[in-house]
Amino acid sequence: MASALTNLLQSLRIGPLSSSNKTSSGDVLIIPKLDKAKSKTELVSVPEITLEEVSQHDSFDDCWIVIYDRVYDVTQFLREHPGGDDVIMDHAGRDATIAFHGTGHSRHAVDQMRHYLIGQLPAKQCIFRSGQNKVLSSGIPE
Ligand code: HEM
Repeated sequence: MASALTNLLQSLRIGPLSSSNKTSSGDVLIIPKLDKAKSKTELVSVPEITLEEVSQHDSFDDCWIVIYDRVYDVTQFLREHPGGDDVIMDHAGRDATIAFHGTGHSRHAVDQMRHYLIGQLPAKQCIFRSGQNKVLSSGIPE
């Protein structure tokens, strides 16, 4: 069964999974990610990360935020964020979805987020997507 899964993932060009890709239940989340060089969407696997774990990364030198149920490590990016580092630091270690959405970010900004993606909330903590990663309302990035 494990080798069948590995074969499937390799055929999707996701590659072998390390233990850090697996949730405590052994599941792996596979979500679309934009390949800028090829300008197309491809599938990548990311681990589940809980809100509790995100909350441990709330400093200028170690800053994670949650947007639309996905977890982003913006430690490097916040120094170059066009809107300034302070607005991101206001949400360090927490959900920043409402602030991000309220700012009215461009399509370019939404595409840029994918570079900082490190994980996804477990299904029971998701409020914008179902457990199968299906968006629950319009306007949420793929
Ligand atoms: C990974 C997360 C984020 C990325 C990639 C990102 C990217 C960008 C980009 C590219 C811009 C330039 C304008 C645009 O293209 O829309 C921008 C502006 C801005 N962003 Fe973000 N942003 C992120 C998170 C946030 C968060 C959490 C906030 C919280 C309030 C925020 C607030 C702003 C503000 C206030 C501006 C300035 C808007 C203006 O001057 O018109 N951003 N961001």
